[in-house]
Amino acid sequence: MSDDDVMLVNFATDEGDASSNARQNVKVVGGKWKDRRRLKMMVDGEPSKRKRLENTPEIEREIKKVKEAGFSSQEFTRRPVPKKTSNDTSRTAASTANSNIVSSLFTSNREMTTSVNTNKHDENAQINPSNAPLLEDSFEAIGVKEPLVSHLAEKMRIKKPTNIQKQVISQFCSATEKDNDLFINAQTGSGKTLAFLLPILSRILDMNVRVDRKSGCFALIIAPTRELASQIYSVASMLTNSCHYLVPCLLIGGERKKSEKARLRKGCNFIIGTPGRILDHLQNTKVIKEQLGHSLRYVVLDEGDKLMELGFEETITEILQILHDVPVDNSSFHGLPSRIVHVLCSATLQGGVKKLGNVALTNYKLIKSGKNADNAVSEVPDQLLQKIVFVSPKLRLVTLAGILDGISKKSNPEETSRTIVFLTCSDSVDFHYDAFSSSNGNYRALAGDSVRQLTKGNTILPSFSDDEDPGVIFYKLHGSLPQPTRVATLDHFSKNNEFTKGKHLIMFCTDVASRGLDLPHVGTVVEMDPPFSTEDHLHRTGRTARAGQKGEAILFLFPGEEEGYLERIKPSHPKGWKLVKYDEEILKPAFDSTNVKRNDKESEKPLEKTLGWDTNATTWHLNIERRVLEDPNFKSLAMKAFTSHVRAYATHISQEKQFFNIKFLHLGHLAKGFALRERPKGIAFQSAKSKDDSQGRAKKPSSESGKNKMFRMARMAVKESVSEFNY
Ligand SMILES: Nc1ncnc2c1ncn2[C@@H]1O[C@H](COP(=O)(O)OP(=O)(O)OP(=O)(O)O)[C@@H](O)[C@H]1O
Repeated sequence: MSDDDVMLVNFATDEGDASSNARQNVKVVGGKWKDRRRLKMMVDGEPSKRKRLENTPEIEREIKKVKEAGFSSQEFTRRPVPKKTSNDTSRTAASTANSNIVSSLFTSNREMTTSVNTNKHDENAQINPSNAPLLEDSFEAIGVKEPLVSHLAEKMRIKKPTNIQKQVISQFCSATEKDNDLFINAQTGSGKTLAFLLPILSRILDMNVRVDRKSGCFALIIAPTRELASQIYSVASMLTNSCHYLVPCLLIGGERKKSEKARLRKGCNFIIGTPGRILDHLQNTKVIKEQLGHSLRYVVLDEGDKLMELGFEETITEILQILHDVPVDNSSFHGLPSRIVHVLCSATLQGGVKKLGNVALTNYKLIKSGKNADNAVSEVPDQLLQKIVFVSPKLRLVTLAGILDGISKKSNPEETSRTIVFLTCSDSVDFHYDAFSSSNGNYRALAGDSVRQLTKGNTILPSFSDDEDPGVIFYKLHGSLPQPTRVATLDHFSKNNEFTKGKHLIMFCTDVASRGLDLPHVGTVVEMDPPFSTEDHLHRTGRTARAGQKGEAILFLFPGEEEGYLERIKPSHPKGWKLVKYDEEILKPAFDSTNVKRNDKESEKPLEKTLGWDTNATTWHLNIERRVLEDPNFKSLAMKAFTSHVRAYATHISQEKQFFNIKFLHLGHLAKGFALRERPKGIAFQSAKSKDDSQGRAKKPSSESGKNKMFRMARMAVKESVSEFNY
């Protein structure tokens, strides 16, 4: 085993006297046999023949804390100082200086280097929301027709246009001889959906021709995810409730094609869908071409940059080719444009969008809103409070627990609080969802087991008490879930009703929920894993602080190279950010006031005094680690989550490899962040091995080089992340 083998003391706690039993149950894994033997002797209390390694005062303090928490076997180990290799950048002076305690939560972590906040958020500044409705304007004044105006006000409680709506609708509503293509570039949550739907509907209603679903499809709207397409479809359905003779239709993957064909045959005036399914129908459902032939006048590409980034470019080009092959029939619908008008929507104006502009837009008009001081669109709403937490890999899980605990303490019986936790892959979503929702089994599965309400006796978060329902519901959402489960989960999370009122709804999800999704009043977005690109970061944080509402976003970054990412996102945060100390501002408030109960037999012994927050945090983490040791299903979730996380980490875009690079990661510490104690290599091998075992195939040791293996893992992760947006 190589030098970076982490030698661990896996202790199983048992009845009776913890110390002697713990000693008997101590199992030393990893490392070199000599070290294992020496450590075993140490733990068994036999004096080593060799010169005993002296414990530094810090180690003595750590040992005392772990003993205080009732763990008599030593929580951490010592190992020989790793041979310094030339390119060994993953260890800092701290880890070598502390004679290498490697499995304790609070030691051997890399120190953060950012002490000065170069982009400090001014907490006293009076900030007006930059994506709020404009009080001095009205939809009527900018050209929206009845019955839409009263429908917006009475049924959707939308009375005043936002900036981008004012600009687009006034430009788009009036029939002009030259209907330009349009590129709508505005902040997240600024109302881009209505900005393109309202003028199209107004132009249709304004025609002096009576239309109905048989009149044909006037607008084709394409979105990168099923959830976003479904959301646009529901907004279009709400709007057409004011004019029932107009009908929208939804074409997305995961739904039955047969029922979609039937709906198309009946006729619809708006087709909303995902690229793959739309192209499939264009190529195989004859009726859709007839539908589009003489009536199509608008093609809208929502979240245009994502459509380019996920390799949809080819599909989009094929769709446009088919549409452009059908000549526009100008003999009817004179009130509509005489050509197909292309509209591109995005909060981020990046290369991908420009590329799409070349593919889809010709001499387009760019309409921006939310300009900041130097007239650039600040993609992030001004009222969004961005927080940054530098937290070591080992401390990820317990720090997230501290954040969620802080949120769950803010109880307002009249309000429903919503939090979204973004992770990079579906396996990691499954693991974190299970780690937080199914502790000691006290939960009630609500929708296809991707929604779990915690019940009395669930004490996963330190502020929970044994004698009342925690008032928290956990959700998970990712592209690998069956479509009905995805729909049911999102529906449950979005609903404001008696059941969710006064509760804290916390959703673990992948980037499938980062784009365009308009979920009501999300108060906090936590980016536990860094985004794959700056645009993704902006869209993730854009799930909160929408339409003038307040909101906060918390970004986890590892100390070290990842700190450099701040310079990269600084231009997107002209209002600055707040650096949050994970220990003093997150863990201490969460773990200081009550002792964390252990989830093993030991817990029957009440502790006399309140232990320190770091000891309680250690106990909390050991509880999760013990579940991994004792529950094979949970261990499998943790192992798959870790392996997929490492694969996904390897796929950061090349411009960001200087911050997010696998060679800077301490994989042993990262494994601890997934409550795993076995060394990462072992895990990767083991998960592959267990997979082969399950398929009865003996896996030949691969001669694949480390570099090729990493590239292979990265390719797998990219494939998986694209499948997230399976369309
Ligand atoms: N004029 C308005 N007044 C009040 N609320 C509005 C208005 N326009 C839109 N909204 C609401 O604002 C929220 C965000 O709208 P929408 O999803 O269209 O934003 P967006 O710009 O598309 O965001 P993203 O960039 O994330 O896709 C929705 O809940 C919508 O109902």
